[in-house]
Amino acid sequence: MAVRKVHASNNSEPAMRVMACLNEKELAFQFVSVDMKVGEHKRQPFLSLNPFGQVPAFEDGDLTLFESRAITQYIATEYANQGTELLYSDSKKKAILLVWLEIESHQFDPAAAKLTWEIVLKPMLGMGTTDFAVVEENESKLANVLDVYESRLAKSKYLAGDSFTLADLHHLPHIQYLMGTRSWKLFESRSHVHAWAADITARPAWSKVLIAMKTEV
Ligand SMILES: N[C@@H](CCC(=O)N[C@@H](CS)C(=O)NCC(=O)O)C(=O)O
Repeated sequence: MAVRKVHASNNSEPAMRVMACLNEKELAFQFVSVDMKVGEHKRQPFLSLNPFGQVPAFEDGDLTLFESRAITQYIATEYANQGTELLYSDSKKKAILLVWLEIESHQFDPAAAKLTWEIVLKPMLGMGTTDFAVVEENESKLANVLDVYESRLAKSKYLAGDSFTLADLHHLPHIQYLMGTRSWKLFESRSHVHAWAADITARPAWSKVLIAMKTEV
């Protein structure tokens, strides 16, 4: 049996994305801790897994990958016949799914990642205090993105269609980090976005990630 490994540090949003996907596919894996505080990600042997020195890196037998969204696409394709179906095979449905994967990556993530960093991770990791000018700028950007999501989710249970797919899954880490912060008002004030966020964060595969992250500290 192939040995799957996720090399990452605790609290890494992209690593959480990969682990959520593995759990949805009911695939066992080993979490290999990379201590970013001492710069393990910027030296060998980690650089042989990702020459850009960023976590996560992923191994599945003799295959090594990095970039969380490429990893989830590989997992969802390679293990298409087990666990949750996370992709569509119909070409038109798949095209819509690809659009929403791009939207997450290019519209949602830039603002949500900055908010997660400023409000949660920066103070938590002792890297400084929250810059509220950055928070306000990115809350405004995220509000515009979530207006589009609200219209979409009024017509469609999930972003790409009637079922949960990778397009929804990719949002989980930042939604989780922003829950309960001042930026959560952006989600709460949009009823369809709020219901969708509650639905996808309640998935057992996601709860399993949160439990694992607590024990990997
Ligand atoms: N696009 C990458 C982003 C990976 C990333 O930014 N990882 C952060 C940790 S959450 C990192 O390794 N930062 C260290 C650095 O960029 O030097 C992915 O989705 O995997």
